[in-house]
Amino acid sequence: MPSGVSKPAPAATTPAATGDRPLLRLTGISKRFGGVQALTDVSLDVTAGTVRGLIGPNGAGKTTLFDVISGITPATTGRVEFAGQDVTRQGSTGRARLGMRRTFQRAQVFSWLSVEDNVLAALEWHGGGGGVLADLVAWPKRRSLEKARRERVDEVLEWCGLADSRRVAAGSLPLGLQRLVELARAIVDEPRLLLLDEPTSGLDHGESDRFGELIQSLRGRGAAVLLVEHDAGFVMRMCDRIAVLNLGSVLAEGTPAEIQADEAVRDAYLG
Ligand SMILES: Nc1ncnc2c1ncn2[C@@H]1O[C@H](COP(=O)(O)OP(=O)(O)OP(=O)(O)O)[C@@H](O)[C@H]1O
Repeated sequence: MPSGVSKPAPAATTPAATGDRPLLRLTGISKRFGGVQALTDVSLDVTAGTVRGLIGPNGAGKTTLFDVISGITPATTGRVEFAGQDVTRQGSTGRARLGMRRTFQRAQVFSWLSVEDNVLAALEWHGGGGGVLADLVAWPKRRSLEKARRERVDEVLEWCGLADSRRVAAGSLPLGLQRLVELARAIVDEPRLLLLDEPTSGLDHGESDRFGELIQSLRGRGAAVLLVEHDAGFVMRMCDRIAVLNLGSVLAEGTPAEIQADEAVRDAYLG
């Protein structure tokens, strides 16, 4: 058991409940790049407190769907609802403000900043603003806010097993730890939905296991996780439900056992 992982997840705010409605709902998403039809009529729900896998062969449309969900690229047609709102026309910043976070196939950290400052910067993105005058007026409040932020960063670093690396430049860390820094940045303000793009690629077994424990812990706290992953074993272990994309369409959807037993999936993907 890696250090920190068995501890209770640090508390900030509990992700808001969305009643019976799924946290994320995609309806009839299609995406065309010139002559390439990358996605065709994809509909998918993701519920709070669950881990949903998204698998499929190379070129199936997984990254494009992540881009559409996170607001990096607009869908050609279809609707994206998140946290009870229609966000189809919102960009990635608006969706992030509603509690959506994403990690990338190539871990994205500020390589020249320390691990601690990487996580602090992610937290400050949500607070602050208003310029020098606002800072002066709100100075006493800001000092206590700053203290609370530091404490929160400490908790998350501990929880991710990064406390010993806190003063190290993030870019000098091995890939497995950089992925944890990226995860710490994504979870520091308790996102409602975490989109993880191939989080275990390049990690060894121990690092993958650690990542898996963190994912399950987030799920236990009510966050939803959408996971694109080529490691089929990891997906089967992690996910409550799995959607299989093939040639831009949903080929199958179900529990890991149902997906494993599905002949069309075996033919198209699992081999
Ligand atoms: N910006 C783009 N312009 C043109 N075609 C694109 C663009 N982005 C993706 N595509 C095409 O859309 C299809 C889906 O690609 P996508 O990267 O989403 O698949 P993927 O399932 O993530 O693949 P991989 O597992 O290899 O990452 C592919 O045919 C790809 O070539």
